[in-house]
Amino acid sequence: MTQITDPNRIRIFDTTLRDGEQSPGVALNHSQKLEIAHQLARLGVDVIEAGFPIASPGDLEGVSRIAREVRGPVITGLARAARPDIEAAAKAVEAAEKPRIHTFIATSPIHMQKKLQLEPDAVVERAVQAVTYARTFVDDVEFSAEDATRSDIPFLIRIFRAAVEAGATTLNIPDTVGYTTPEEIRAMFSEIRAAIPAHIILSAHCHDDLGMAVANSIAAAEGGARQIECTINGIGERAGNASLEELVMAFHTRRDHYGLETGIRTRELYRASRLVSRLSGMPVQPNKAIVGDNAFAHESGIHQDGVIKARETYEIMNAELVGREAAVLVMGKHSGRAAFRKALNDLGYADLPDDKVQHLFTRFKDLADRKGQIFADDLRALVDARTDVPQTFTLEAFQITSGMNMTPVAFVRLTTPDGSVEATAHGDGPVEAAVQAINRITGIAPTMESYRIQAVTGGGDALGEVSISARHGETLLHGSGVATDVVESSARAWIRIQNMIVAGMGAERRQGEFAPGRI
Ligand SMILES: CC(=O)SCCNC(=O)CCNC(=O)[C@H](O)C(C)(C)COP(=O)(O)OP(=O)(O)OC[C@H]1O[C@@H](n2cnc3c(N)ncnc32)[C@H](O)[C@@H]1OP(=O)(O)O
Ligand SMILES: CC(C)C(=O)C(=O)O
Ligand SMILES: [Mn+2]
Repeated sequence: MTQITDPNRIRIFDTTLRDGEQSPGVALNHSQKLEIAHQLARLGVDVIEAGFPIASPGDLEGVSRIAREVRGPVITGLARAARPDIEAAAKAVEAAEKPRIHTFIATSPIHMQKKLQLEPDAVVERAVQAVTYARTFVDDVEFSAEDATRSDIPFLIRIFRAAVEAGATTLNIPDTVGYTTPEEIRAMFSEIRAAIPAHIILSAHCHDDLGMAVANSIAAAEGGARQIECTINGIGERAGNASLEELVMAFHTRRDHYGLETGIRTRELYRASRLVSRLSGMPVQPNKAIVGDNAFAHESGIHQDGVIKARETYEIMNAELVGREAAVLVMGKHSGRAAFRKALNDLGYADLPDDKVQHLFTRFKDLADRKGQIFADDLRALVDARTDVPQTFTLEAFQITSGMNMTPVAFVRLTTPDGSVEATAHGDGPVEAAVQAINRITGIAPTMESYRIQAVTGGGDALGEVSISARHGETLLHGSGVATDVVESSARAWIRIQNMIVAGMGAERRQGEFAPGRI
């Protein structure tokens, strides 16, 4: 049973598999739930709410498997204040190392009158019966007053005291509809904390309807909550629940301020986030704190310069601390010279003289204006590019035949020093077929190392830019081509590479890999 031993320890109650699964459109099967539960155990959560066993036989079995197979955290299942629900929850968690039953009933006037259609006295009686019955199965019983933040505090204190007398060990005060504010919930917890025996853990369960779930949960902790209910990536009913990773990192990063700690192994956070996103099918927004793609990326020159000089200028946490790779400098039109120089160094161009870098930087800004994000291949192409590539071969015409269940065939005609030459070749795809046909004409067959395609303009007639890196012996070459037809863009990029080879151009192979600005 969870008990207060360290007064500054916040227990993390993860409800990704119960409230999180209530996200519209999310349904996890048993093995997916089990995989997530194992990751939650690695993460070090204190409690896993594994499901709502009465909801379906499948949910009961899902909770049972987790109870049987996952060791470490308390395993709980949700139950309404009703005997069949409690029996299902008891059955589901019976094999757990540390089983808990979580039972609830609504306490706000609107829920009691309109939904339950019960008088307050009857609600208290149901709560007492539920907790008493749950205690016949397990020693650890959590009682929640649904819609607590729209309930009368004296009534909450009354039902909570009754629940404690019936055997509840944790009392949860949910902000079911995401309505409260930090000031309000802090005061509410303080008042209830003072009215409830000190050994009983108070829990907060906040929803994000007004975007305040994390702030409200932290305020609840300031008011005395020592368990917080939350989900990975903040998924959950409607706008979701408080996000576990945000809460944990707020307590960790600002431990100077809050003086509270969790038992979470923060380096497992990113892995948990990716897993839940993949299995739930709910993408994480790029600017999401802690786990979003951009959470540790810097694009603007002033920030990049600061971070290169001293990471702490613009970072309050290390990416590694949450299990991510080191922060990245994203190259784009807002980048400055410091980041540009660093990206070139990382790619193996440390020996370029300052005046050359300055010249390249001007061209980089032009390119960034047109393309947005600039990748390693673009930078390589920028450095290695020659505008004076002799046009030994030029594209005259091409035709592709491709379709489902047939091998793509390319016909290509090039102008060469010997006049027009044609060739036909097949390949695994239309681009490969075109490349093979070009190779036949030129008699040169470099190895393609990377191929990237990007829309340069929008709309149905968007120009597609293809950038290709290829190796010819020890020489690395970069070619790009632009056309509305991506096979044509590819053919143009490939012919440019061929022309560079004929002219003896290209860079000696460099070491640096694609990680511009990893710091
Ligand atoms: C705030 C929360 O997140 S609460 C959890 C919400 N999660 C879910 O509801 C997911 C799983 N739910 C389900 O699968 C189903 O709703 C079930 C199995 C629980 C119930 O299904 P049904 O028996 O068909 O009932 P239905 O869902 O239509 O209505 C809910 C009933 O529970 C009652 N009820 C709601 N909360 C409680 C409670 N805490 N204790 C007792 N009864 C409750 C309602 O008043 C209603 O009763 P009524 O049918 O007598 O009017
Ligand atoms: C069942 C309870 C804890 C709940 O999810 C809520 O009130 O939001
Ligand atoms: Mn909830």
